[in-house]
Amino acid sequence: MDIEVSQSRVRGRARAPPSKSYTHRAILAAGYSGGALVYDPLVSADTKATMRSVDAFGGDVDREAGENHLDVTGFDGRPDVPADVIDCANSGTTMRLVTACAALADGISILTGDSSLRSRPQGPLLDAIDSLGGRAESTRGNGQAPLAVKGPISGGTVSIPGDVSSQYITALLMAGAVTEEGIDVDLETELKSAPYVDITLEVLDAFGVDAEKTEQGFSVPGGQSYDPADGEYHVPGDFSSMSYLLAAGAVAAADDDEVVVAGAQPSAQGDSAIVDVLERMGADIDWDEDNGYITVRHSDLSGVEVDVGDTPDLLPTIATLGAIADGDTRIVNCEHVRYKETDRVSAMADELTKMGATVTEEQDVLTVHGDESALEGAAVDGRADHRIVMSLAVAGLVADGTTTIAGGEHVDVSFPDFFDVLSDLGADVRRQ
Ligand SMILES: O=C(O)C1=C[C@@H](OP(=O)(O)O)[C@@H](O)[C@H](O)C1
Ligand SMILES: C=C(OP(=O)(O)O)C(=O)O
Repeated sequence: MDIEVSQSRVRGRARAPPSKSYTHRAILAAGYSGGALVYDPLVSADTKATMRSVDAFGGDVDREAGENHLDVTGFDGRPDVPADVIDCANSGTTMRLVTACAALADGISILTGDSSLRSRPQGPLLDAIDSLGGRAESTRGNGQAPLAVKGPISGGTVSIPGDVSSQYITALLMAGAVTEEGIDVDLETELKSAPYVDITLEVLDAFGVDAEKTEQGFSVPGGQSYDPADGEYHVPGDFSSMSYLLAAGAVAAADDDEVVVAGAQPSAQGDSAIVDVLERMGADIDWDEDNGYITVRHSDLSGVEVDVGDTPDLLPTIATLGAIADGDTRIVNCEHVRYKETDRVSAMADELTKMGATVTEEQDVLTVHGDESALEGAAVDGRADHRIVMSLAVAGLVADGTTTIAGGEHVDVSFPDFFDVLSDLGADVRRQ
């Protein structure tokens, strides 16, 4: 589906969708338990892949129409061997978390996904499972899905690089809690995307599972049970999704008006750094942390340097802000952002260039030479990547004329009603 976004002004209130990262973990943690209710879940293409996986392992995820919770029947730490291939669709989180879960089952699980997911790196996690006594293979021998994973593992110590994906560590910690011996994860290289492991530790704690940071990395004792207080878990709002709404307010709020985003309670999400990034760029932004509201008004922005080592998912948003800001925005420490649904460093460089921006791409640095007046509506490609689509839509709000984004339907991965929300804020959005 093509989406046309014309230069427009925005105003009003919007609610952030629930966090994708917390929802994945809560659904799987509920699967590892005897059963739990997950309140305010994100229901999107990616989280549905995790729901299907819990079903495949012998649990059941029930979603009653009109209810704001999922009723998860767990497999109580002992996943069945799935009766069929697990399709993780576009979701890296699902594939990594499910790979480690599959290593607990007494048999072989087969995991696959769409063409994007089948091109993303899984090798370090497969090696980790091998060294824990399981067997994990890429069917094509290239470290990518389809994957065949044979368990059961009983735990142990494993070394893994920290600079490819933090999801490997999340996966091992979540599975490790229900192994006999537990799992110690030693990091071979500096951890990127570290706040995502903090999210994992927060969710594990809420499910009554102990895990900790160690000098070498992380450790989770075995023989534990997942059991959330009162049998339920509540998912907070998603700061990565909020970043598009806040960016839209900063670059396109109507004069003397504002955009207010609700659902912004503080949590372990590294992507709440978007508030600080916008502030440093000169945005008029205020975060009422107690009530979970962020208010932003239109301001002239200036380029800044941003290290996205902890916050890879903010790169597309910051690249768009950089194209609109005055001066250079240097996005550094971004090599791991190339291993996402698409190579987002090069995707943003190419697509913003089509809109008239000037961009310099290096392996680990993206520099956007900002100039709002240079931005013109163009036909751009969302690269079948939800974050590229949403970031280009924000650029479309300020570009002269109309921007046509191919693949608008991919917002379904993390923010299914993104274009309705943007339109309700007053943006001129049309589906073709
Ligand atoms: O664990 C998670 O929920 C995620 C971790 C990050 O991936 P990496 O750890 O692969 O950088 C992030 O980019 C992804 O959107 C969600
Ligand atoms: C990279 C992302 O997710 P995943 O790794 O789960 O595909 C994302 O949501 O930007």
